[in-house]
Amino acid sequence: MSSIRICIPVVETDCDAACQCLARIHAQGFLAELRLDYLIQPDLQHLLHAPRGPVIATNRLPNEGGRFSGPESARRRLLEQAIDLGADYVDVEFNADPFWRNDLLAHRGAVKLILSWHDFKGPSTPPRLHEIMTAMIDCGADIIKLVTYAHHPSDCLALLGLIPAAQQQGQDIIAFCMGSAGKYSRVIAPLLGSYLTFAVLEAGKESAPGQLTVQEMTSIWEMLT
Ligand SMILES: O=C1C[C@@](O)(C(=O)O)C[C@@H](O)[C@@H]1O
Repeated sequence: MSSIRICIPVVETDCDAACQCLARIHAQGFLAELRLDYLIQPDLQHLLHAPRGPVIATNRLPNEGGRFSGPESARRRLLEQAIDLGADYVDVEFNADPFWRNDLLAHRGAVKLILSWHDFKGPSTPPRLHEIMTAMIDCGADIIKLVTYAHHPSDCLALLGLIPAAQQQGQDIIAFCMGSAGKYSRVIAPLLGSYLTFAVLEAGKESAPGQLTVQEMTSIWEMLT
């Protein structure tokens, strides 16, 4: 259980509050996802200064659950700046412009690139999910992430099945479902080998539907292991 990575999204709109949140997350040994799209005036120099714990920089568009409303060039610039400032991971959507995505991949240096795909309508059929996963693996990212909305607990099975399938191909993967019916998949995914799972320090700070608190998550793991 101790090897499970828990990532906590930072959904503050103000940089000082986000810095305090990062400090709380890192003090407890978790990974932080800095949601740049929530920040009204993102100051990356301030947010990513050392020393700090591991950070994923994410700048999500509304069509994949984010809040970024500026021009695409500004969205990309922030992610490029996050790479330059030594973010540990950068999250880029599979649906982003492939030329830019490949350029980021080529210039990411030691930063790990997470290629992500979300379906908020969900569920997607197993063949469709495998097709997307294969195309994502072909992109050469360090980690791929597929997340869909579950309307029924059985919708999670196809997503969870992607975890061993990707691992057999030597690909690190994050996969689970959103929504109430997907909650259990967030607990099970890391037990199956998902690179990480998302949880919140306290209720009300969720970045997606169905996220559990760390306390809820760990108490279930304690019962299971
Ligand atoms: O991609 C993801 C997964 C997520 O949507 C979730 O459902 O936990 C939460 C987002 O903050 C993160 O970028």
